[in-house]
Amino acid sequence: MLPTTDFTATQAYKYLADHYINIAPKHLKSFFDSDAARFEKFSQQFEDILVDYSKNRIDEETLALLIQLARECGVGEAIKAMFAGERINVTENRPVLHVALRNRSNSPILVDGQDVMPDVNRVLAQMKDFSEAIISGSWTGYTGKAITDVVNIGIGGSDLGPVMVTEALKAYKNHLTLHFVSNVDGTHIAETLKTVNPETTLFLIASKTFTTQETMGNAHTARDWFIAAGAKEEDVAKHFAALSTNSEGVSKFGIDTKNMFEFWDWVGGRYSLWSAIGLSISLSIGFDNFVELLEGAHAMDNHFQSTELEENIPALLALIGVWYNNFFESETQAILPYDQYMHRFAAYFQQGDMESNGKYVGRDGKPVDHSTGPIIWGEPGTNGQHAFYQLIHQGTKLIPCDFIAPAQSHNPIGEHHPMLLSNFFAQTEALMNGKTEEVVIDELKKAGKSEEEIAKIAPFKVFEGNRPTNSILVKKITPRSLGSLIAMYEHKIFVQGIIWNIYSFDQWGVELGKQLAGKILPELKGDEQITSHDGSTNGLINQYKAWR
Ligand SMILES: O=P(O)(O)OC[C@H]1O[C@@H](O)[C@@H](O)[C@@H](O)[C@@H]1O
Repeated sequence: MLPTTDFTATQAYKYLADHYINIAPKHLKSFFDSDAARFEKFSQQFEDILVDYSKNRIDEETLALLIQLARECGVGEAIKAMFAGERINVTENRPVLHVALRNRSNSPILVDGQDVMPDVNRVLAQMKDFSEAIISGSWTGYTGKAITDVVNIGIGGSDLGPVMVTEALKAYKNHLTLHFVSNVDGTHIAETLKTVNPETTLFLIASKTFTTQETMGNAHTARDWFIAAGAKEEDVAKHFAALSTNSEGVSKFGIDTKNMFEFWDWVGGRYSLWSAIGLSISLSIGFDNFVELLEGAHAMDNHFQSTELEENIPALLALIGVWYNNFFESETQAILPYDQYMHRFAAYFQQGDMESNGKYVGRDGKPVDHSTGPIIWGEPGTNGQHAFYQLIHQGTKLIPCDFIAPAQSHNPIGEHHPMLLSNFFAQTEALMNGKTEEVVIDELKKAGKSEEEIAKIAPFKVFEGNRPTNSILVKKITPRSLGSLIAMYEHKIFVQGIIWNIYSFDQWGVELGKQLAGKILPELKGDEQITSHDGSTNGLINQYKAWR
C-alpha cells in the first residue's frame, strides 16, 4: 500500500527549505560559470531522447536533498506497488495498470491472483485483426465499399490521447481519414457528419464507462444519422464499434459485443491510449506502429522501475517540478513542443497532470498543507513565442518550461528545421542568461541613440533571466520515441502525486458539475420560471429560456 507521509514534515523538506534560502538569490548563469561539467552532470540520455535539466536553479545538493525527499516519501515502494498491481487507486479500490497494457515482456502481472496479460494480449490480437481488415479494405460497409473515414466519439481520456498521438504521428498515417468528436455541442458532430459518407464511415464509440453524457449523446446522433441515410439496423454492426469496459451498456446501445474492444477498470481514462481506446491510433498508423508506441512506453517503464532515483528521468523531472512548485511557489508549468505535429501534447497533459494531481485532500483524508499539481499549459513553438513568451521572459511569475524538439524533421524542407531549432536553442539560452543593462546600453549606443534616449528606453530592454527550463531533445518523433515520452510524463505525474501525498488516479472533482447538469437539464424543458437555485443561476437559466 502507499505510504501517507506528510511531505512537509519530512527531514528532507526542512533541509530543502533552508537550502532554498541559499539557492534563491543565485543566478542560473553562475552555476554554469562555476562548473564546466554541469551539462554532463545534469543531463540523462534514454535511447534517442536527451533530457537536459542543467538549466534549472539547482545544484548537486539540491538534487541530493530532493532524492532524499523522494526516499522519505516512499517513492521506490510506491513504484513497486503500482507495477505489482496493488490497489493503489484506493478511493476507487482499483489497481493502476496502464503499464500492463504495454508490458511487452509479457511477464505475469497479477490482480487478485489472476494474470492480466492473457486478456491484454487477446484484445491486442483483436485490434490487430480489425485494423488490418479496415486498412486493407477487406472489411466493407453496408453497400460493399471499403471504409475511408473513422470517427472516434469520446471525451476526456477517450479522446485526448488518440487525438494527440494520431496528430503527433501524422507522418506515419495511411489513407484513412480520422475524425474526433468530443464536445456535446451539436456543432462538433454536425460539422463532422457533413464531411463523411455513411457508406464508408466507421464510428468508434470510445467510453470507459459507456455512460458519459457527451459521448452517448454524440453516439446516438451518429447512429440516427446513419439510419436516416438509408442504412438498416443490421448494418450498424458494420459501421459501429465500441471501446469500453461496460459490455452491458454497449449491447444496450445496440452494438454487437463482437464489435466491442474491451479494457478493464484498472485502466484510468487519462492513461487509456495504450488500451482499446487506442484503436483509432492503430487504424491511423497501422497496428505495427501502435505496437512500436507500446514498446517505447514499455522501455520507459523498465527505466522507471529499475533505475536508481539519481538517474531516473521521470523521477528527476518530478523532483525538479516539486522544487519549483513547493519552494519557489510557482503555480504553473509550460510544455512547449517545437514540433507542429505535437500541437496537442500540452492539451493532452493538461488532463494527464491536472486531473491526476489537482487534489487538496491528502491520502490520510485530510486537507494538505502544501501546494499540489501545477496548472499545465502550452502551445507549439514558435507560435507561442509570438503570443505568450513575453510573460515568460519579463513577467513577474516564475514559469518553469519544458522545451521539446526533434533533431530530425519529418518534413525537412529547405532551412525550416534549422530555423525552428535555432529558436528552440535560443529561447532556453535567453531565458537563462537574460540581457544585462550593460549589454542593452552598449547595443543602444552602437545604434546611435543619445544618452537621454538610452536612459529612457534601457530599463524596458533588460531581461533579468534566471528562468528555468528543461530541454528534451529527441532524435526523431517516431512511434517508439513518442511512446517513451508519454510514459516519461505519466511517471513524472505519478512521482509528484506520491510526494504530495495525494491520490493521483481518481477524479472525483469532475463529478459535481456532472451531477448538477443532470439536475438542470430537465428544468430547461418547460417555460416556467426557475427558482430552485441561487439568484445568479436562476437568473441565467431564466434569461436563457427567454432568449432561446
Ligand atoms: O471514457 P468515459 O467513461 O466516457 O470517460 C471520459 C472522461 O470522463 C471525465 O468525466 C473524466 O472522468 C475522465 O477521466 C474521463 O476520461
